[in-house]
Amino acid sequence: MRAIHTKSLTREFGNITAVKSLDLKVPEGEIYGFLGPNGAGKSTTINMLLGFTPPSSGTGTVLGHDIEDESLAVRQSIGVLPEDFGMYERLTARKHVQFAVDTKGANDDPDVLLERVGLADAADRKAGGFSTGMKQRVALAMALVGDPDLLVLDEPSSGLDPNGAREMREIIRSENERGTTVFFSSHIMEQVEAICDRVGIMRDGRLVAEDTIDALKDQFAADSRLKVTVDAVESGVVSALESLEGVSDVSVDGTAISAALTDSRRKAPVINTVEETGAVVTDITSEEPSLEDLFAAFTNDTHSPADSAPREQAVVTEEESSA
Ligand SMILES: Nc1ncnc2c1ncn2[C@@H]1O[C@H](COP(=O)(O)OP(=O)(O)OP(=O)(O)O)[C@@H](O)[C@H]1O
Repeated sequence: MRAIHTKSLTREFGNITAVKSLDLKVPEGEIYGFLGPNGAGKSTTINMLLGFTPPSSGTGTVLGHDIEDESLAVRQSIGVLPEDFGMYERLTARKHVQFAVDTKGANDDPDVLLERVGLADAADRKAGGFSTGMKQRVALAMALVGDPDLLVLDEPSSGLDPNGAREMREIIRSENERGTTVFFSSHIMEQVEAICDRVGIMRDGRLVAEDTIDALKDQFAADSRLKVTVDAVESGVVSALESLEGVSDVSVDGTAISAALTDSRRKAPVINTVEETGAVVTDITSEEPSLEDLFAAFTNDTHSPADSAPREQAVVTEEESSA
């Protein structure tokens, strides 16, 4: 069974289409990162999955329950960490979790859940004095009530410092190892790369890419940079390189010549052109696009992965070139 399955899920607000014909398939046991810039439609999708916002058209199931006809069953069988969770400043961490236990009609021991999120020592402390990371862990303990098979986390790392984000990742990973499917929305790519099996990237209400991060990197070959180090830079090399198709932004720093390439097939012509100037190539390195570049490529108008050719093997790898 799929934990989440939507077919042509669509939501319009007046003349704005927040989510357009979304087909989402999240298998059980997966950690799925739901990505996209502000306004891409992530929250609207989550609200439809939880039954808070009715779809304009299309269908969906969560853990086998229809999101429209069985939304109560959906909410009872999953754990949700909302983006904006309110804390009662005067209530202790334990009281917060107990409240969630009572609301859900479950019989969990709050102390066990607080232990699972690393807050056992703070069980008796009032939430008013908690850091953002601690508050988020209380909210996560509340989401874990009833031992849900699916956790839906809306921006679980917003407002966390790197340590807090790492702790949150470790908790998410250990919950996944217990068998829980995790669906989390984020615009922090590093967070996603560190723990997700697969990601879906939303843009303007559409799912524009869906795969493992490695596969997405393979799809997107634009703007990798090649650095060619030579014994001495000959004059005219910059203009010679810039006249090549798919090569731009050529710069020289000492004996290193660097160029942006639209795809890795441009590497050989660049190296040949440099050698034709009479220079002796002593080293070649290539820089792959960062995760942020990847995100921008799928969500900006200026880049489009569809325009890029598939990535090929590097002409010379770093190891080879330094051997
Ligand atoms: N209740 C609403 N009424 C009108 N428009 C809405 C409503 N909710 C969302 N929208 C619009 O739908 C689009 C998608 O918004 P949504 O909040 O789902 O995006 P998001 O990806 O979650 O963004 P963020 O990362 O900022 O939370 C936006 O253009 C937003 O303005």
